[in-house]
Amino acid sequence: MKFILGSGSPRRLELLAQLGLTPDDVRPPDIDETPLKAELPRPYCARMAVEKVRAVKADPDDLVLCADTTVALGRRILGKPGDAGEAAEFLLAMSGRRHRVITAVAVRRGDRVWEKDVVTQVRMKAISDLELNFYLQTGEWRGKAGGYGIQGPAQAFIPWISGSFSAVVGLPLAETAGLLQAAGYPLFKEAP
Ligand SMILES: Cc1cn([C@H]2C[C@H](O)[C@@H](COP(=O)(O)OP(=O)(O)OP(=O)(O)O)O2)c(=O)[nH]c1=O
Repeated sequence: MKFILGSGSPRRLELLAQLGLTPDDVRPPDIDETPLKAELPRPYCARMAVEKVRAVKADPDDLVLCADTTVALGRRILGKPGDAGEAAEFLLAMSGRRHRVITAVAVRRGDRVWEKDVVTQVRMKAISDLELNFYLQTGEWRGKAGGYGIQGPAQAFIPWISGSFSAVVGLPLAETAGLLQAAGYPLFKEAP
């Protein structure tokens, strides 16, 4: 059995390392991430994680893990911004409000798929023009859902969350450990 991380996200690799896990291989999936018409954020996020895990090629006994992180503002899905202008639009839309960050994790072994999604509420303070411009210049918004990373300088804008910090960064670690065990990965085997 090989353990394959189906993700190009450096955050997910780092988060797995916190559980003492190093994948045998890293195979980023390539899927169409366009939401369906009127698709709500949580089902969208779960669908993405499952589609990713099905798209990764692996041997029948291998264990594949994929995830998707989606920022939801009401019914609106905020994906990864295409440019600084879109990142600014996202950040201003979240400024002074609560939003949700959903991370879905999917594990596959052979034809079986296990999936779990975790919703975290995040409050962002009202961001000034100075703060916004500073943040955009850091480039931290690139490649991140909603255009911010809670693990970086954006923490200055986030006074409160309710849920899982690791899920917001990209992988809910307690739920990930549970799914891996359900799929038969010996995560907590005793030392010989
Ligand atoms: C909200 C938030 C998202 N993110 C990141 C995590 C994910 O990498 C990214 C969301 O995009 P995803 O589509 O979930 O993942 P990805 O495209 O980076 O990688 P892959 O599909 O290969 O697994 O946003 C943070 O790093 N910090 C945050 O606070």
